[in-house]
Amino acid sequence: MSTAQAGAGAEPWSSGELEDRLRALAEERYHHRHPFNLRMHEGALSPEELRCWILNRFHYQRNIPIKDAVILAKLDDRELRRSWIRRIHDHDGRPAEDGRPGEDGGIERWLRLGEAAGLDRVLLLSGEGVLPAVRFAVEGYVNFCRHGSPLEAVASSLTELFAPDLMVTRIAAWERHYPWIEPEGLRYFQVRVSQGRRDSEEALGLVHRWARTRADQERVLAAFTFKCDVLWSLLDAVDHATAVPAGASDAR
Ligand SMILES: O=C(O)c1cc(C(=O)O)c2c(n1)C(=O)C(=O)c1cc(C(=O)O)[nH]c1-2
Repeated sequence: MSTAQAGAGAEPWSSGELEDRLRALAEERYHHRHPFNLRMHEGALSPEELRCWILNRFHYQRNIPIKDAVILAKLDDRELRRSWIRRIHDHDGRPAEDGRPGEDGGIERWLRLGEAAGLDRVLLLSGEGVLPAVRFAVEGYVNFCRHGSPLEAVASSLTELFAPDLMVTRIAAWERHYPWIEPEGLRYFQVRVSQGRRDSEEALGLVHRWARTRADQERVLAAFTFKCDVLWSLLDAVDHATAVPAGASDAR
């Protein structure tokens, strides 16, 4: 029996209870606890490991606006589409229009992050070096949103409730431990902290509005768990690819 079926017929949780459950799941499964992130924060990563993470995370970043376009196409409400479309502009940037200058988006800022760490943008854009498991994880996320209900697709973005605090930790750790990365590279995270707070609050509001039954709420938790697994798998792949084979001297 699926978790959604298990919840059928039961009383819905209050908003507060649902949020407590999301928080408890995040405590257990969000990628802030992944060993690779823990090593990143301790300053234990080599330049090669950090570059591998930046390159593979770029594959995630460039697929986020595609995923948001898939969600946009599912929203049958004009007001909602007007709001959700902002996410695509935040990542892709805005073109110059009617005398207003254009704006760079998150994808451009991530390319600059790569450059600040010594990675050529041509390499990042080529997709070369993206690990197979990272491709599967990212494709899994986009397809989850493509085939799921609007509620499930929006709920899977709720991991962003926990991303801003993680980014604040990341910024401090990089300034302290990885001074070889030019500070301009941190701009992606600095901008994303407030965008992530705003986007996740919007998504949470929609989830509370749409998840009326216990079965819906169980679907929200399942979508959130799935997304935690996407982020965790990405880091597993990077961790595995950069691991020093047992017995080798530490050449990192
Ligand atoms: O660096 C991170 O730890 C992190 C996590 C997440 C997340 O939890 O989903 C996102 C981001 N960053 C991010 O930069 C981003 O643009 C983003 C969009 C989404 C989403 O699901 O729509 N998550 C995230």
